[in-house]
Amino acid sequence: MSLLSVEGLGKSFDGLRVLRDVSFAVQPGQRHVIIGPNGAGKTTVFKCIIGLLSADSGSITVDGRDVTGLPAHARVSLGMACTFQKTSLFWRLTVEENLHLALLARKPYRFRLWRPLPWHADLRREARELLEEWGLWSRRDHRVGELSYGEQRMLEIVLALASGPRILLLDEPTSGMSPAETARAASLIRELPRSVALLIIEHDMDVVFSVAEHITVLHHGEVFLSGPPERVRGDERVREIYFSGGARPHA
Ligand SMILES: Nc1ncnc2c1ncn2[C@@H]1O[C@H](COP(=O)(O)OP(=O)(O)OP(=O)(O)O)[C@@H](O)[C@H]1O
Repeated sequence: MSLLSVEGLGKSFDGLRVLRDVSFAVQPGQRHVIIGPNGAGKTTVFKCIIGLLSADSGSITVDGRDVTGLPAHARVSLGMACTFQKTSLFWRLTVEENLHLALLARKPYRFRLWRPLPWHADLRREARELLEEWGLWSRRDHRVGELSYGEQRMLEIVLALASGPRILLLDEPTSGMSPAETARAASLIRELPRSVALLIIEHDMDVVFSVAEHITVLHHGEVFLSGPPERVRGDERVREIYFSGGARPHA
C-alpha cells in the first residue's frame, strides 16, 4: 500500500483553476521529487497535502486513511512534516533552543516535562546528534537571525526531522543556498533513513537527479508525467516545458 496517495486533486483560487485532477502516490521510504515550471502548482499541492489549504475536489490518504478533511496538526500526528520556502523559525532563540522546542513537542518528551534538571539528557543528546549531522553544532548558541540563509534552511529540515515523520515534504530545500551548502544538503537528504519517505519540490536539476527515485512533473496544474528519473530525463517534452515555461536558468 502507498504511504501517501493523492487522487484527483483540484483547487481554484478566485475562479482560476490551479490544480486539475492531480494524482500520484509516494511509497514508504521513497524519494519522490515534484518538478515543474514556476506557477505549475507545486506548492499548492504541498499545502493541500499538509492541510494548509483545503482541496476543492479529490482525496489525500495516508496509509489508506483518508485525511482530506483533517486539520494540519492531525496530519502531523499521523507522521507528516514539512518545510516551506519561507522559514518559520524562532528568530530570537538560538539554534539549539529551536531544536529543543521541536523535540519537546514530540512524544515521548511531551509527557515528561515534570522531570527535574538536569533534564532530558536523552533530548539533549538527540539534539546534539542532529546538529552535528547537519553541520550546525558549532552554531548552536547563535540566534537563528545570525545564521546564513542556507544554514536556516538546513535548520528547518532538522526541525522537521525532529517530529519523527514517516513522510517529509521539502519545498525547494536548497533554494538560496550556496553551491557548497546545496551539495551538502543534497548529500544529507540522500542519506536520510529509509524510515522516512521524502516528497521534494526542487528546481535544481543536479539535486533532482541525485536524489530522485521517482519524479512527478507538474505543468499548468496537471500531472504531465510521473515515472522513474530516466524516463523524465529522456523526455523531450519535459525539456520543452521547462525551457518554455520560465523555469530558472539552472533547471
Ligand atoms: N493564495 C493564492 N491566491 C491566489 N492565487 C494563488 C495563491 N497561491 C498560489 N496561487 C497561484 O496558483 C498558481 C500556482 O502557484 P504555486 O505556488 O502552487 O506554483 P509553484 O509551482 O509552486 O511555483 P514556484 O515554482 O514559482 O514556487 C500560481 O499562478 C499562483 O499565482
